Amino acid sequence: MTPAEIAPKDRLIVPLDLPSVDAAEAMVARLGDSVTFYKIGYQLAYAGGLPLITKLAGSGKKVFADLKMHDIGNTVARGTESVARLGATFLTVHAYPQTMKAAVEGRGTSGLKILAVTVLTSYNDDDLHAAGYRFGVSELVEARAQQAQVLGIDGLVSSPEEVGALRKIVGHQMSLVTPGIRPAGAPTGDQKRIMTPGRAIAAGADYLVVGRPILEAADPRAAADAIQAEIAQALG
Ligand SMILES: O=c1ccn([C@@H]2O[C@H](COP(=O)(O)O)[C@@H](O)[C@H]2O)c(=O)[nH]1
Repeated sequence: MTPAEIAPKDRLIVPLDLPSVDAAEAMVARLGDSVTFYKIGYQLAYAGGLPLITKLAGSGKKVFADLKMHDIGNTVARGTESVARLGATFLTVHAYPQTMKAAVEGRGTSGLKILAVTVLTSYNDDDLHAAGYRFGVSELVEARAQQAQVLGIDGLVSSPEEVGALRKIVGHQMSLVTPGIRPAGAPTGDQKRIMTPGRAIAAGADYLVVGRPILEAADPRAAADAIQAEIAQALG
């Protein structure tokens, strides 16, 4: 699917960052048809949430398995094979060459799309230097995007701040998925590289991941609807 073919409503991905499957299912019911795409990450996956991938996919929702794999190649490849059987649309791995190569091998012809996490949106240049990297964020994101493209990765996770530069590198062959989204005035929390939904779409992001501004809202459905409206407006 080319970016232009993605329906505006399917561009919002809501992470089910909740403590139990019951809480996640209650949130999905509350959001109703406002949200078509969900993400399952560490909190819910480690609380028995992996079968929910299959259940949500069976009910017509798309599901992003945000498991951020990083291990020796054989383990990543075999783990990816297992995730492919769950029915997820996307799976994340960290953007290390061995890891990306193994995930591409593991997904085989399953249809599972592999996204490489370039640099976490909670990191800035100082955080990278503290972790021992000699590159700043933009250099490292761009270098990893080039490696991901060569290795046959399907998409990239980055902050919306890097989307313009990434499009120039990868064109429209790869999906650009951006967490670090905050509606104007929303608390940033631990995110350091952020943008509003409208600006992220205008910058060229294909998918926006928006968690706490929806999950912690007094009315999550109204919060999701407002973000959907901002996305639609930015798409024109
Ligand atoms: O670089 C990354 C990669 C993944 N995430 C995930 O996205 C959501 C963001 O949640 P918010 O509540 O909107 O901050 C969360 O599940 C992260 O694990 C990311 O934020 N940055």
